[in-house]
Amino acid sequence: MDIRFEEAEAHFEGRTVLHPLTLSLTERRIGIIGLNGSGKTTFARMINGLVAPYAGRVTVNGFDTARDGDRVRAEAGFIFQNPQNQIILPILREDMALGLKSRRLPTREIDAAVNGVLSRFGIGHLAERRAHELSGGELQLAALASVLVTRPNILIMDEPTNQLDLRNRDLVERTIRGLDEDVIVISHDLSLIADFDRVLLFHEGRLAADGVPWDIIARYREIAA
Ligand SMILES: Nc1ncnc2c1ncn2[C@@H]1O[C@H](COP(=O)(O)OP(=O)(O)OP(=O)(O)O)[C@@H](O)[C@H]1O
Repeated sequence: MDIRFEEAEAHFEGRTVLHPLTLSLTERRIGIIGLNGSGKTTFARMINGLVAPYAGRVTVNGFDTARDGDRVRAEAGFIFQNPQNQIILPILREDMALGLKSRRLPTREIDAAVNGVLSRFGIGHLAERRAHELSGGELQLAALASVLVTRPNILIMDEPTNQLDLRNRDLVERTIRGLDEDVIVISHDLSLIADFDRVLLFHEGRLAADGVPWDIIARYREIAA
């Protein structure tokens, strides 16, 4: 991945939520940690253009999030904190096909892509199920599948193991570890990001620390104490 923030900042209702930030992200697996309200989600949403910079610039693989939003969102798929809000159509297979239909792909190609992702995650048995009937872990995998079928190069996940029991948390963690795509994961589950390439710590709307997991997690514990 090649993500660049150039003096990028975010404001909500006249308040600075992310102070001007300049950094470049090129690693395969990046974790984002910090206290509630520290600006993690805002930072992640700026990466795929869901939050536009109030000032400065954000680019993703060379595309400017403020000018090439559609292209940026094709590069970087976002999996929201509440996966139930992400699945739009009742049946998982239909939901997975939705994004590809809007790209006007032929039905045969859409079916092949959907089946490919379902089998990759071993969740073919969920294809015809109603999303609102799925368990938390199944729903998280379904949301991941619905985004992955559109073939983004980068996956941004906002607290993917939030609200999951231990078994589902293990399942989702293993799935994330096995992904070929580059990942950016916001998590309060520190074990999930403990072996990542780089971790960013946000505090009060600023990047407070940036480095290898063990070091940054230790800094986070100091801040939280
Ligand atoms: N749409 C919005 N309108 C107004 N304020 C917002 C909006 N989104 C976020 N904020 C504010 O911006 C600040 C940072 O929020 P953000 O969601 O980025 O934090 P976070 O670190 O992801 O928190 P959490 O761990 O609780 O999810 C908070 O004070 C929040 O209230």
